[in-house]
Amino acid sequence: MAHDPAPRDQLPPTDTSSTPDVAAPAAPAAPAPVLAPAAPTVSSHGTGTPPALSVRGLWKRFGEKIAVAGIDLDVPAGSFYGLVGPNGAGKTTALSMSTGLLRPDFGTVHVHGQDLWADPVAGKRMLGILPDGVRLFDRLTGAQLITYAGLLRGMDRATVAERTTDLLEALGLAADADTFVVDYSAGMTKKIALASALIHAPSLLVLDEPFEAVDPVSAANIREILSSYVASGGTVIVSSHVMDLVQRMCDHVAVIAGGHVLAAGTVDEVRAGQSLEDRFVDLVGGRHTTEGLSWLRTS
Ligand SMILES: Nc1ncnc2c1ncn2[C@@H]1O[C@H](COP(=O)(O)OP(=O)(O)OP(=O)(O)O)[C@@H](O)[C@H]1O
Repeated sequence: MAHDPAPRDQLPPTDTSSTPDVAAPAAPAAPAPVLAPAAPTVSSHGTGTPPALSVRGLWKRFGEKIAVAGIDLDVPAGSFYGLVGPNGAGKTTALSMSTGLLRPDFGTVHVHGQDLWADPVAGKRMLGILPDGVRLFDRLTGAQLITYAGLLRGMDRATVAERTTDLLEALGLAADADTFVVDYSAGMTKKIALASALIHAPSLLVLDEPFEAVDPVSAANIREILSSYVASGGTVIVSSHVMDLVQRMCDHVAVIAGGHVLAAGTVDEVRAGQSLEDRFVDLVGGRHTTEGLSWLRTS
């Protein structure tokens, strides 16, 4: 069970006890204009801003395998939230259920206070999603694919054209705008999928391993885009295996293993004075020696 404290900018002025030392991602000098998130369509119920994402009792079983075993999680609005866990922990399954892609066996999902599974269309309007192993319409060019995503979201053509140009530029894909996506490299494919998730400026971005296969310069560009996005009021959830990246980039983190949340809160709360990587290994365990692979030695 994990209930996050209010994000720093929502804490009462007298309460600095859970204020993390980690600096909020700095807004770049000139934030990309396309990336200001739209205001959520669901308002507060009068008791303060609801979390951008709130899940309760989320559960999913595949045959004998319990992939997600009753996860509770609150992602504060305006936070940059990292989701970490070992392979097979249940991150993708949890994110898929949290974004309307996979129906939970049990549990509820609220996006900015809106019950996602009760009204998926309303909930999904507020979401931008980069799913794991996404299948794209790869016989479209990069520019066509982003345009398609924008039109599918009901945006007008002029705005879609403007934002498509901005996104291709920001993600370093302008020179390949007219290349078919099927001919893109893995990293380029990831970036064009990210652009398609950003085009409608959602208030909540959920990105499953957005940096996988992406080169360092592109990764830095993406980090800057996402930080700027959070600075202007959006909420970002990223899953990643790169602890150092999560520690530097995110202000909140949840550690998931075996379908359970082992720890969640601000990055400083979770890492408790250690590096996030050391804390992760402490929480998750599972370090193996290589003694059993003695046959692998060549001499
Ligand atoms: N469609 C499916 N059918 C059967 N089992 C599944 C299915 N999807 C996931 N699983 C199982 O559920 C568990 C959690 O998988 P999931 O993909 O959510 O983990 P993950 O934390 O995202 O892992 P990774 O970091 O390796 O991507 C794994 O044991 C996986 O084999």
